[in-house]
Amino acid sequence: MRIDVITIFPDYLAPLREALLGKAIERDRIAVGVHDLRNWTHDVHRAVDDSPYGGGPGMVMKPDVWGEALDAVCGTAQTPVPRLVVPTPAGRPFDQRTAIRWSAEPWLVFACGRYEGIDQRVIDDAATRMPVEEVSIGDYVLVGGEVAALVMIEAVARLLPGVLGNPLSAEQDSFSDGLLEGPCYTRPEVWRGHAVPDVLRSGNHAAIARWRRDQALARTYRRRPDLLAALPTGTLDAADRA
Ligand SMILES: COc1ccc2nc(C(=O)O)sc2c1
Repeated sequence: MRIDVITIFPDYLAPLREALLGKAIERDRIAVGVHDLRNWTHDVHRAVDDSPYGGGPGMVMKPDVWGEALDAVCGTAQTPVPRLVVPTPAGRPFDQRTAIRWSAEPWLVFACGRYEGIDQRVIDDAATRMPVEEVSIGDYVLVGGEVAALVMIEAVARLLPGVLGNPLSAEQDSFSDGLLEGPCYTRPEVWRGHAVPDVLRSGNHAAIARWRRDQALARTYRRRPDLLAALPTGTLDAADRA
């Protein structure tokens, strides 16, 4: 997979080069390009924003600068065509299903806005040439799209072959089966008077699997009943309901 990010704060994306993601990039599992939007300005002030039509607070990012940047990064007529992701508080919610869907894409381009956002004509124009998704990572508002892009890139990249040390991790983590993950424990057996649940030290793999499933169901019921309601029919078996 190739991932490109366009931003006025390239250093915000430095964490992509760290840890597992950084190793995946070094091993060419993922190709990452970070591009400074100001490279496509032509004025002495390298302006990327201007006052909003219709008035109101803040500034809007200029269509001409973004248009040139997207033409340069995404190409104007070439295959493969990237999927353009625009982080915005007004976007559809990003979730694990979206991460899984995007992990099958050959090329993602993230357009990170700042200020009040990017002139809508940039998104509308791009949509004539490539798939575009306006996406939010949650019901809160950040200062720009960079942190949202980091979140989404990590959620997608960890699903790619060779990125996680143990591929089973991605299959067994929260949301992979529609439920929240249950609690996890490691040595020592007793820590500050808190003991590891006996079943996890029993060696009885069936009992351990049952306990973990019950913990995941209970945690999901308490913290995210909406996820339980959204489970496909038949997901919960008789043992789950007991
Ligand atoms: C102007 O660019 C922004 C501003 C806030 C913001 N908040 C997001 C979110 O997903 O919460 S994405 C995003 C992009």
